[in-house]
Amino acid sequence: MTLQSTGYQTGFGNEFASEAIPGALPIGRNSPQQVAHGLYAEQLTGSAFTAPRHANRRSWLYRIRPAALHGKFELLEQGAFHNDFGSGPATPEKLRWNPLPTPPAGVDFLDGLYTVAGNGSPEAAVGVGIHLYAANADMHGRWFCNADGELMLVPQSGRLHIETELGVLDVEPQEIAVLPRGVRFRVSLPDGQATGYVCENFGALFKLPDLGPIGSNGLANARDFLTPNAAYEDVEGNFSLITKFQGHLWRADIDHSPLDVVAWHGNYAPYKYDLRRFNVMGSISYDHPDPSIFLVLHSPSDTPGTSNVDFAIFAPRVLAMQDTFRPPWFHRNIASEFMGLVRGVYDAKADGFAPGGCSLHNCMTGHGPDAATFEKASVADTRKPDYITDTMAIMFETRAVIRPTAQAMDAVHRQLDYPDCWMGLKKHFVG
Ligand SMILES: O=C(O)Cc1cc(O)ccc1O
Ligand SMILES: [Fe+2]
Repeated sequence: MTLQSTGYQTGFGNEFASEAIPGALPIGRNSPQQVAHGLYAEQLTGSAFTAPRHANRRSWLYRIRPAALHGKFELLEQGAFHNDFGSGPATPEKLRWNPLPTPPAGVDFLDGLYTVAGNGSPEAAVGVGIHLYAANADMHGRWFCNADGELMLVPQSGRLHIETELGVLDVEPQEIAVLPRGVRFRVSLPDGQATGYVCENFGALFKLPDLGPIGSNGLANARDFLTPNAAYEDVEGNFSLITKFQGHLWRADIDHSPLDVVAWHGNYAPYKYDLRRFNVMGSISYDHPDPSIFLVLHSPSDTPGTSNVDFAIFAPRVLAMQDTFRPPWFHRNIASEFMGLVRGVYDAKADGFAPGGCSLHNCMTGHGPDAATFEKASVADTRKPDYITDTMAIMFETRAVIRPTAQAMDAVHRQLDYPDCWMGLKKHFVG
C-alpha cells in the first residue's frame, strides 16, 4: 500500500497542474456538472477567499471520494505532541538539549512527535509550535492532517517518504518538506528510522523573502522548490484519520485511503527544497553580517519586516572577512532563537551542540560564541579564508518569546550545565 513518487513540478507557489490519469483535469472551469472519470471536485483553500492575488492560495482536487467521507471524530489522549506551551513563568535561561532518546520499537512518525517549545496558538493564528520527531516504524493504516498550521519538516537522520493527497515527497537530511495546513498525509521511513525537527506555523504561510539590494537571484532560488505530481491510490479497508485541531489530536474511522486525488491544479500544495542549493551570501570585506542574510523562508507578521517566524540556515560557506571576529558575535536580540543541527559542527559552538540536539536563546538573553570558540577565533589569521564545510545548522527565529514545554524543561536529555560554556570567558581588559 505504498504510493511511489511520480516526479515533481518546479517553482515556488506557482499555478501547478497535474493529472495521474490523462483527461481527469477539467479544462476552462473548476467544477463542471460532471467531472471526468466520475471524480468529485473539491476546493482546498489556504488563504482567505479575498486575500490579495499575490497571497491567495487554493487548489482544486479531483478525487474518488470527497474529504467529508469518514466517521465521527473522537478525542485522543494528549501525548507528547501538542500546543501546550504553558502559562506560568517562562525562563530567560539559555537552554540546550541532547538529541531525543531512541524510541522503543514500533513508533511511527506521528507517535514520534515531541513538542519542545512554541508560542502563540492555532486559535490566535499567530506563533509556532516547535517539535522534534524520533521514529522507527512506518505509519500503517492511518493518515494525519494538521488543521492548526502548515508543517515544515527538517529531517536530521533517515529519509522520509511522504505520501500526500497531492502526491509524494521523498526527502532526506539536508532537505526540507512543507506540508500545507489541512493536507492529509502518511509518512514511511525507507531507512527504518528517522529523526528531525518540525516547525508548525500558525501564522501567515511561509514565503520566500524579498531580496532588496541582493537583486533578482540568490538565497533560496524559486526554481529549486519542488511540488509533487498527482499520485493516487484506490484502497478500501478499516483505517484511521488523525486530525490535529486546536492543539489536540482527534481520530475518525475512514474506510478508504484519503490519498485518492487523481488530478489537481492550484497554488496550495506540498513542496520540498534541498538546503544544499541555498546560495549563501556573506561579507567579503569586514564584519559578520546579521543572520537574516541566511533566510530561506519566512512567515510574515502584520508588522512589516518583523516575521512571525524566520527559517534560517547556517550552510557550508567561505568566510573571507578581514580583521574580523568571524564566528557569530556576542548578542542579545529582540527576537527569540531556536536552533537545531542537521549535521557537522556549528561555528559558534566548539562543543556540546550535537547533531539532533537543539538550543533556545530567548528575547534579550545574552549569548554568542562559547569560551573555546572565542579564544580560537580572536587570534585566528584573517588574511586567509576559513572554509566552513560539512555542516548544516538551522534556526526558527520568532517575534514572540518561545516558551519551552514542561516536558522539555524536565527532560533527562536537557543539558543543565549549558550556561557554563560561557563561564570560561576571561577578562582581557587592560586599563
Ligand atoms: O545565536 C546564534 O548562534 C544565531 C546567530 C548567528 C549569527 O551569525 C548571528 C546572530 C545570531 O543570533
Ligand atoms: Fe543568537
